Amino acid sequence: MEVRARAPGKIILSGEHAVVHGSTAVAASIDLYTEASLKISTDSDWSDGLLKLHLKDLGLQFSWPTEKIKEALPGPCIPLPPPTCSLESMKSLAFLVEDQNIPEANFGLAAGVSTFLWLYTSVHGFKPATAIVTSSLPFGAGLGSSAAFCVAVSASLLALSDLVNLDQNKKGWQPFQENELELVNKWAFEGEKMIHGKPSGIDNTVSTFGNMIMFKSGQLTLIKPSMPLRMLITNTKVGRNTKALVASVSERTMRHPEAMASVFTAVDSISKELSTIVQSPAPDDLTVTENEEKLQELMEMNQGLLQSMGVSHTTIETVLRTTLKYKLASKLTGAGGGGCVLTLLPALLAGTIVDKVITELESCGFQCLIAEIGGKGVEVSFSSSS
Ligand SMILES: Nc1ncnc2c1ncn2[C@@H]1O[C@H](COP(=O)(O)OP(=O)(O)OP(=O)(O)O)[C@@H](O)[C@H]1O
Ligand SMILES: C[C@@](O)(CCO)CC(=O)[O-]
Ligand SMILES: [Mg+2]
Repeated sequence: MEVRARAPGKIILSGEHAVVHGSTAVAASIDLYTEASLKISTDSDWSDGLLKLHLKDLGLQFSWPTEKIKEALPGPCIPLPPPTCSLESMKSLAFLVEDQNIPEANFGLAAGVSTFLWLYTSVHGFKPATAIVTSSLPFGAGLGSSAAFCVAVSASLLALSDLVNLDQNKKGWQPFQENELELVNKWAFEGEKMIHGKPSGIDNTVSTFGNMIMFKSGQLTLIKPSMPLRMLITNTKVGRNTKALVASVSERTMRHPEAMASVFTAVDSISKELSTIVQSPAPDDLTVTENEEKLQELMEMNQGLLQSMGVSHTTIETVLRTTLKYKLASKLTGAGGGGCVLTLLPALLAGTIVDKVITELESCGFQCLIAEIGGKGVEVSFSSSS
């Protein structure tokens, strides 16, 4: 039996970083996915005794003799809740990954590869298997590539375990049940911890459950927008690392606890107001426009606070200035420091203006896309393998 699991990326409409410190944040899934397919060997005669990971878009293949992994790691941990990877196991994983000679240009991948090994062995022990991962999300750009990877991998592992009850004969994509989604989310969170250091859990939660959510201290509330929300996403293509940016905000918080507490409180208010506006009735164009103007102002305020946390970047400022020329408000999304910027595109904005903004942004070397937001969360699809 072979399973495929796909998990969406996300945008954060408000509250990144502050959410790590207990503030409310609002996020939505986007229609860009990471897909993990998994085939576990059941026939020991046929098996080559290897655990293989193929990162197809990058053209990278890794493999480990399962006997070697067995010597290094503790193995299956099916009991709930999922275990956190110990420091000792982290070190063993680093050795197993180092052996694979990841090209220097893809060095950040080591964290993702370690995470795969940890999640796989925690659920399935030392059985030989092949996993193939593909993604349409840019890596390390603020669109939740790490969370989508952790959710897709966790979902594929759990789908082939006794812990969930899916219909393996059903054709096409199928969702998990609510309690199973919670389990996928918990495993994915353990993975995110290995990549992010101290994640809030918002990225894996929105990738697992999809839709638009309000998130605070590990708790999610579903949001049902009552107005159209169109966002232009601009990728500055400046690479950055969420773990380092989250750590830098924590260091600033230690240096200026009171000032930063005020910043986080202000972000909390912005996220709450944003979620109220998005859900308030908008029966006509005039109300939609009024609500959009309020959202634009809140985005600008949130961006100002993100600047004060130290996570903006000159390229982000260029996007802000460029979109402002067209009276459009923008803010960074995700961890910042480069990566992606969101620009609200009002419902009545002429297509010609959108085209002009995109042309101008792309002439700066940025990449633009308009994603569908608030779609489905993680899903799986079974096929009988030959
Ligand atoms: N498809 C993938 N295969 C393997 N590793 C991946 C994959 N996608 C993401 N990763 C891991 O996640 C890391 C990027 O995660 P990071 O949290 O820094 O950025 P992001 O998740 O794209 O942005 P943000 O956290 O701001 O939303 C990569 O360096 C890699 O270790
Ligand atoms: C920067 C951050 O707030 C969002 C990254 O998408 C980190 C997190 O919440 O885990
Ligand atoms: Mg991430």
